[in-house]
Amino acid sequence: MPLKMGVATVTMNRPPVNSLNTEHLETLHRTFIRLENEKCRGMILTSSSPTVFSAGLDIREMYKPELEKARKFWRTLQDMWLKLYSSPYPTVAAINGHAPAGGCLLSLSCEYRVIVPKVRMGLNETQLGIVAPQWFQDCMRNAIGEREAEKALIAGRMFSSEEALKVGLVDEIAQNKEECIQKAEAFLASQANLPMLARKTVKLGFRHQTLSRLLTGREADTKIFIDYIFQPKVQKGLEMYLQSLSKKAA
Ligand SMILES: CCCC/C=C\CC(=O)SCCNC(=O)CCNC(=O)[C@H](O)C(C)(C)COP(=O)(O)OP(=O)(O)OC[C@H]1O[C@@H](n2cnc3c(N)ncnc32)[C@H](O)[C@@H]1OP(=O)(O)O
Repeated sequence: MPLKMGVATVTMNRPPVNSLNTEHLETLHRTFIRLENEKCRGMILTSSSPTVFSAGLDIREMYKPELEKARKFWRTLQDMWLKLYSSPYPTVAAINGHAPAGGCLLSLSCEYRVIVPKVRMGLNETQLGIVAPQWFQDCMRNAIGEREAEKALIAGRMFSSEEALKVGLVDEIAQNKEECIQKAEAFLASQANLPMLARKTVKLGFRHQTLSRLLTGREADTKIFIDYIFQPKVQKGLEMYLQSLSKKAA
């Protein structure tokens, strides 16, 4: 995590697809805490993979899990997201590859999004037979508005880079990762002279409702997750999805 002029570039590096397991989520959570403590001036979130930003939650954490491990996984996801979404410093996602589901959530939790061409992003949970939690849905709604979010979430739509720009899911398209980072840096530079306290207060004001909804309902949210994934038909769906991903690789 190099800090250049107070700006940190956080590069996710969990091959092959940066899927988010408990350990990876803990690492991200710790990183965001550290950046806050070190009074970081801005953060760029990106990936070391040439084709994938993040494949979302690690499906293996949800497939035939032990109860306590599944609870821990979900609480860690909540912790990580609460830190990122409420970060006092400006944040940009340099989306240098595909960003389905939890990968899309990570980018939606940043303030500004730049994407490379020919990749897909979106909350595709419906297509997997699972339901994007309310706070995932809120993040999408906050980015693209009620009507577009409802359509996208019901369909589990994955947007192309161009479609994402058109609907406001991302702010810019860059030609490649290098330009993505340059554009991310330009956004952070545009924020650098704003009074930090005022900036942070306005950001948190806009995000307050979405954050409070999870903060006041964390246990209920965890219970919904646990009750849902332990259903046999959901487990069957995850099994088939994992098999389809593995078959593709074979
Ligand atoms: C109530 C529940 C709420 C849950 C809320 C959120 C849910 C999620 O975030 S669920 C995760 C949803 N993610 C996806 O649907 C993405 C699935 N992956 C893909 O579409 C592709 O892998 C991707 C486009 C990201 C990359 O494509 P490729 O570069 O062609 O890679 P492969 O598909 O060959 O995958 C390589 C390798 O990684 C495994 N993999 C991929 N995604 C995941 C994942 N999300 N979790 C765990 N493992 C994943 C894939 O099976 C391959 O493994 P091997 O066969 O062992 O090599």
